[in-house]
Amino acid sequence: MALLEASKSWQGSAPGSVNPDLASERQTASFCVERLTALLDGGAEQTRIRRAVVDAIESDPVFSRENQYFQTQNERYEAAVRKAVHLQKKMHEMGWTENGPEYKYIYRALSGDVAFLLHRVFMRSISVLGSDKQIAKWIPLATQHKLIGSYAQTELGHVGRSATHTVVFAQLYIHGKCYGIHPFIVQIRSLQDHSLCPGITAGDIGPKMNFEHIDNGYLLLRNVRVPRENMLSKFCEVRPDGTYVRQGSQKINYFTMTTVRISLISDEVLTPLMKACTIAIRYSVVRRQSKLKPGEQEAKILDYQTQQEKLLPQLAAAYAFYFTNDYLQELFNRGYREIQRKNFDMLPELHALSSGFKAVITQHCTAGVEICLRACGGHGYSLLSGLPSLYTKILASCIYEGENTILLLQTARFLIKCFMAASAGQPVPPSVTYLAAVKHGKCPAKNKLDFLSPDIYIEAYQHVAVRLTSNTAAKLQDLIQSGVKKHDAWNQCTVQLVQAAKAHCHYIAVKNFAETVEKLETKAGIQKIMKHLCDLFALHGIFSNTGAFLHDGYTSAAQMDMVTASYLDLLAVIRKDAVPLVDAFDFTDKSLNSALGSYDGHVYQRLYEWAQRSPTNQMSPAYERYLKPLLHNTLSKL
Ligand SMILES: CCCCCCCCCCCCCCCC(=O)SCCNC(=O)CCNC(=O)[C@H](O)C(C)(C)COP(=O)(O)OP(=O)(O)OC[C@H]1O[C@@H](n2cnc3c(N)ncnc32)[C@H](O)[C@@H]1OP(=O)(O)O
Ligand SMILES: Cc1cc2nc3c(=O)[nH]c(=O)nc-3n(C[C@H](O)[C@H](O)[C@H](O)COP(=O)(O)OP(=O)(O)OC[C@H]3O[C@@H](n4cnc5c(N)ncnc54)[C@H](O)[C@@H]3O)c2cc1C
Repeated sequence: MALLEASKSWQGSAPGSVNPDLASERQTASFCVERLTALLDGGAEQTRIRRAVVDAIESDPVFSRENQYFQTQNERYEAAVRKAVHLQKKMHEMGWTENGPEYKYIYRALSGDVAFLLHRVFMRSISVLGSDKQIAKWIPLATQHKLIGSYAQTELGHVGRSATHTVVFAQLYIHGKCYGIHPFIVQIRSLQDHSLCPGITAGDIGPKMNFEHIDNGYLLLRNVRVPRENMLSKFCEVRPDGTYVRQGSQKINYFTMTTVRISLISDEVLTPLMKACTIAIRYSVVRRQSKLKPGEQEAKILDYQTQQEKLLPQLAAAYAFYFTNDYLQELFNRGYREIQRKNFDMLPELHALSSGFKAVITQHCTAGVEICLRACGGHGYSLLSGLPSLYTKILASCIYEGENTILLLQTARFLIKCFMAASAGQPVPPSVTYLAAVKHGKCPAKNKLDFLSPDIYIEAYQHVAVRLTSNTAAKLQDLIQSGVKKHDAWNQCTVQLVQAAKAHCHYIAVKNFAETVEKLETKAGIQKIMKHLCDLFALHGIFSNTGAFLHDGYTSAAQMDMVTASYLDLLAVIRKDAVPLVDAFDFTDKSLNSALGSYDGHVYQRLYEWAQRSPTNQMSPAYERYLKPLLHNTLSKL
């Protein structure tokens, strides 16, 4: 069956041609794809720069990912180190600098397939927490790769086999008094011969689900002396006489995490979902299976409503979170400017939003990639589809940089505090002022079209977020008043606290998407299609969490039917633009590295050709050793 379909699909696939089933999808786009790409990039000039970077990287054979799916962990590591070293040369050759406009596109162009990712986190720690003197000393060394940095915060640090230095987060004690967690630069290996420094035990932790190109390690320090000036001291300092001096909040020492949580959303989390959507949607218009209408040819699987319901909400989420990321970046830039001026007022809000959104976006995008994988049936399970490695990689983002439950509880802690403050009439940060506006009304929607009004659905999301926060705050207070110890009471509320934190982020994501759409240009059909996606994102959230919206009668069962009707209508509308919407992400075939998702849609030809390259198609010693004797034995009996 598979072979038959393959031969069917190959007919007429001249070089450079596009599979007609995919080509036809592009002829009916309701908007200008190039304009949407430019919008996502932040302008046509940015698109030009990004494409130039991608072109320079992809045309260099050292950066090739062609054999990636056939490599062992060691081979991937070695290739990634080679790429990291070559990248330095390439940057020099191309005139790209750390502060230049090209820099932010390099990592995306490499598809993250390069060693020393934590070197960037090491550098970020020094630049946000180090004094000017420390920055002047360490950053040039790190930029030129004269040392290899890592980041050791979790108990069993993560320094592997490459790093020569690390930023260790450890408790600071002076004369027996603990001053809490502080960051220290520690040299762990000789720059001469890479041997471990005295007192250091370190190594690689072994095989993992993904990240074979990155070495993750363990680290033990025994009687290691760290010079006083190696404690990062932009905000906290130990003077030679042992006096401890701090400016502002002690929590500033956690700031690297905040910056990394926001930085990783784009490349590590959104990009995998956008790629997965591109692969699964292109494949879904090439793959024909079963008959939709009797007597007609087999239908494209994307024409099935259930397939649309798998993929299109993921596409809408990719756009929604793309705009959320812009919102977070803007908030971060503002907050960071204030912190540079030693004003820490925005820190709690920044922490709450970066933690909550890191958790919600990674959770949503990871689930989305898995849905895309499964939506491609058996071929999705093949590494050659590109989907399994996207999945195993993005899954880690739910854990690293703060496991998601922990992060949602950090957000909830902030929400409860703000709810209490708002209830007492005290001022609260802008993102939570809505908590003061507890309304007990009902959803005013009268028909399904009303649910395409952002005012209606934003208010519904707001209502749920306020209800979950206020009810949990009340439960917490009741427990404490009834004599339960504060920490026990907190633990008894954590499931609901997590729900409240998620609802808060979901509300902000929907509101931000609607506000973004409002500001978009109306020309070239962009605003219209983005409005459809925004509606779909919002209604999908209601449709899949009906209990939360029905719970206190804010939304009625009849209104839920209206939501369902509008939601399903939208699937059919967006279906028509599904391929142009993923084309606008502008991933090259090399960056997708997928036999299913290429621009030309010649799926079966690629699957067949790529399978030929697999080492599993070479004669295995297992034949000589085991199969041959077994089969020869049979032969003698026939
Ligand atoms: C850079 C460019 C490149 C990037 C792109 C590279 C790509 C690269 C690919 C990925 C590759 C993998 C990279 C993985 C790298 C790791 O995974 S590194 C390890 C990261 N580890 C974590 O994130 C740990 C998660 N846990 C937490 O964040 C916990 O909140 C903490 C910080 C451990 C504290 O926990 P705790 O003991 O409950 O808290 P405690 O000390 O009592 O403090 C709580 C107070 O601190 C506040 N607080 C906690 N955290 C913060 C914060 N961050 N800010 C402000 N306040 C805070 C709380 O709000 C609370 O305040 P109050 O309510 O008391 O006022
Ligand atoms: C690919 C990868 C790269 C990494 N790189 C680095 C690195 O470079 N440097 C570094 O320092 N670390 C790194 N880490 C470690 C990572 O940051 C931690 O794994 C992560 O912060 C979670 O901590 P943990 O593993 O101790 O999980 P745990 O804290 O043990 O969590 C296990 C479970 O317990 C639950 N749990 C724990 N505490 C609570 C609580 N208070 N309330 C409710 N539930 C709780 C969690 O929700 C989770 O379900 C990396 C991890 C991965 C996967």
